Amino acid sequence: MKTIEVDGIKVRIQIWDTAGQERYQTITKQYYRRAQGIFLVYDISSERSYQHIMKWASDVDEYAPDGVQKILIGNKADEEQKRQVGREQGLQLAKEYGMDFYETSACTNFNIKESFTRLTELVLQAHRKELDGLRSYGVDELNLAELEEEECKPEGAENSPKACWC
Ligand SMILES: Nc1nc2c(ncn2[C@@H]2O[C@H](COP(=O)(O)OP(=O)(O)OP(=O)(O)O)[C@@H](O)[C@H]2O)c(=O)[nH]1
Repeated sequence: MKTIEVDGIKVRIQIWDTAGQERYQTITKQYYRRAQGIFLVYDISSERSYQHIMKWASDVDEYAPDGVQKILIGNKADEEQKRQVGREQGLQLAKEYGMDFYETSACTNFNIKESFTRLTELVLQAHRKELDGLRSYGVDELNLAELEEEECKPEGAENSPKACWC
């Protein structure tokens, strides 16, 4: 869980880092079902990881909810001397998929805050209607995960312990 402020609203986001290895794929696909925003991440020092993005993108299309927001990330931007994937290639792929694109570095923190803020903004925009409603009640803190749960509850199931079936 992390709280970031976007557009004057404190948003609590829940972050899942899915395993990249093939043998965990059955488990990781289950995480897609509740996702509202997804980073598709490759390593700029690995052409192979860039080639894999197509597979990740098709899994996301298949298993994530329709309105899920996606951003393409080329990580390890600090490893310039080992670069195998040009920034232009990242931009091109992002354009093909209609996604925003950032090169980042988890080591130096380069573009980490920016990319998380952008993805949160995109998710908020997708929830604009609910957000405007909350604003009119003066709410300045939003838990996106809870908002999603509320949306998923079948009518009359508010008090049921197992209310969310999405
Ligand atoms: N130089 C550099 N190394 C990084 C960066 N991000 C991650 N690493 C290193 O890359 C290795 C793999 O990082 P992980 O976070 O395990 O990568 P992952 O994609 O989550 O791995 P799996 O989920 O197991 O596929 C570790 O040794 C990290 O320290 C970065 O931005 N720059």
